Amino acid sequence: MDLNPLREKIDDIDRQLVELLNRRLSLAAEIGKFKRHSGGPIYVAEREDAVFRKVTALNEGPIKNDALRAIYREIMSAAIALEKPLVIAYLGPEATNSHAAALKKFGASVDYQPLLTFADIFTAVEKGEADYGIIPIENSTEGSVRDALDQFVTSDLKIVAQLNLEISYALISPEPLEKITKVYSKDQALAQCRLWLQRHLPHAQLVNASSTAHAVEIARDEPGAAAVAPPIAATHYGVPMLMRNIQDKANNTTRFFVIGKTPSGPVGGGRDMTSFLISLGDEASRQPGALLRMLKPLTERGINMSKIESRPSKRLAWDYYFYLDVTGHYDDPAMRAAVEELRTFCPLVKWLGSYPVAA
Ligand SMILES: O=C(O)C(=O)C[C@]1(C(=O)O)C=C[C@@H](O)C=C1
Repeated sequence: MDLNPLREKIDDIDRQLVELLNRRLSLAAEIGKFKRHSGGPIYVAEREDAVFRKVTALNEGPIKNDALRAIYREIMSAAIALEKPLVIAYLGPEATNSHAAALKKFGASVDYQPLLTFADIFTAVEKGEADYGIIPIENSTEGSVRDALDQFVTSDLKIVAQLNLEISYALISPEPLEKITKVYSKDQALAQCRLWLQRHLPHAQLVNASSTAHAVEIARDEPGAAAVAPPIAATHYGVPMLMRNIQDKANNTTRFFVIGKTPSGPVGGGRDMTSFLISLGDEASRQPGALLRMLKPLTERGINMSKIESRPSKRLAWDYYFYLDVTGHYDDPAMRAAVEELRTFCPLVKWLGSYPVAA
């Protein structure tokens, strides 16, 4: 079969695509000019959510919605880069799950800055050294990331978006499986792949490394060594993946927040979520029914709670604050009324942000 006629048609479509992409990006550049003038946020979670929903609703195939979303992620990433070179801070080193989450949310055209602690990420965004930060907040098997939640007590940054990342591990090595005598990784990652390693590498020595990324560097350089690390680390360090998805539990997912200075607007249609920090005060929280009293203003107005976590206030012994995720946007009249009522008896009702539910 002569492929040339088909390839000529593809060439013609590519010409049109490039032209259309540049037309789309020129419009984004104009939006960027306006935003720089008005001080509006460059990344707009609710608009991106609307774009993703619009293009997947238009899609009649054969392209899969996941592929279309990935393409649009990169188109909007390129648009953002034209508007302003954004810096996204995440918990490093490079090529960790947090790095993968940051790339999934912001695409390849923005700049990334790996930092050492959650506090460093909050400080970088507060000082304007980074535009946004990516923070892991809870894992489907391990529960809440408490150090991350605690940062919201003292910070005035807002949660502007969220995303879910399926956590998967690969066996990474330039050597074939039968040559591997040592497997390096962080102990948590080794623990999450324990059964697979027992079955496939029963005689290999398991060695703790400072990070999954560092384990890949060792595997690259040391004969007989392999690493357990996220697939992004194999790509980043150019070391082959011998096997993907070696974690013992399927559906191991981590939820991340995007934090920034400017709150996100509503997307509507029941697709908004809101987070609060609420304190009942040390006296009131010891009264029977205190928690029920706190939830009543919300439940009475049909606002559902999807997460509650109590954390010590660190001011007084046995004094707690509650971290809450609820449905709806802070600007919804029902939410405003609930907050007003809560403020009549709670010494602290801190709005942490409203954001579209994860796609
Ligand atoms: O609509 C905007 O505010 C834009 O900046 C354009 C655009 C896009 O490419 O569609 C780019 C970045 C934003 O996060 C949202 C949308």
